[in-house]
Amino acid sequence: MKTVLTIAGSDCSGGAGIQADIKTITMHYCYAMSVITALTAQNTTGVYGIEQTSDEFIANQLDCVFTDIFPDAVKIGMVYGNNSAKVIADKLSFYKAKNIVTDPVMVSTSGSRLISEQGLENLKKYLLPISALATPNVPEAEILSGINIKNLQDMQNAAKIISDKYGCAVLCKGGHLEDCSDDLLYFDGEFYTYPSVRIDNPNTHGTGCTLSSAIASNLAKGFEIPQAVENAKAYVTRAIGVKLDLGKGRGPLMHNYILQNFK
Ligand SMILES: Nc1ncnc2c1ncn2[C@@H]1O[C@H](COP(=O)(O)OP(=O)(O)O)[C@@H](O)[C@H]1O
Ligand SMILES: Cc1ncc(COP(=O)(O)O)c(N)n1
Repeated sequence: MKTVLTIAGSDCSGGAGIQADIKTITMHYCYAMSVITALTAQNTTGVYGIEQTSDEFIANQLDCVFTDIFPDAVKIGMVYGNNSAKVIADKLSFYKAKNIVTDPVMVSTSGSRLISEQGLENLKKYLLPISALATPNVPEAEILSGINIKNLQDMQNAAKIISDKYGCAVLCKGGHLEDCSDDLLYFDGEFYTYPSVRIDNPNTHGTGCTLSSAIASNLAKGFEIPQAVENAKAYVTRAIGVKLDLGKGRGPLMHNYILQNFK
């Protein structure tokens, strides 16, 4: 059994964060573990509260996981506290964690900030350099690279800038582009594109969380980054394509789509 750890925030409505990650990892037949960095009170319409986990308690959770069931891959999502990124990076380095995928979560689909300025500085300084792969969406890639992104050429430039700055592979996700949802990977000096038509579905709460956990699950299974991204992209595309419609706002994905005919 391959094991995957998600280090992220809890979404009580089940669409994003820890809950999306555990569903995704489980659907990949991997064993899911979770270190919770913050509790959020949110649903498909917005984020209504955030309670940060103390740095000591994040460290305590990481010790419990790593001293008992060593994860084959680690996904990092929402890191809310000012110094949480440093605490996490120190522990991951100490335990020599492998296959670290960081989704630099900054703002929710519903528009709330999920990281502080100081938290973002620490994410850049401590977490990206120890990651195998970072998975920014277009607005996040603009912030990390300092350039505007309108098309695939801009995504290539941004991915290379981010990779050169932080020393990790970079997948720039295209969910925020206008007419397609192509993703762009820069890995080991080469560009890979993952084309996809834009699915007409407003319910995309948790797409980024799902994609990064699916990549981590594929890395845990032994796939190299380009193939892990291809498999994960196929997973998220199908999960969006089912067009589940839950909640009053931007709804979540359906993970158990292979079971959809079983009512
Ligand atoms: N409407 C859509 N149709 C097809 N793929 C989509 C759509 N929206 C998002 N995706 C895909 O979902 C994944 C997550 O991307 P994105 O939504 O940009 O991330 P985030 O959730 O971090 O903002 C990417 O693979 C992206 O291409
Ligand atoms: C706990 C948590 N983590 C991540 C996201 C981002 O997901 P999305 O961009 O789909 O809102 C979120 N809303 N909540």
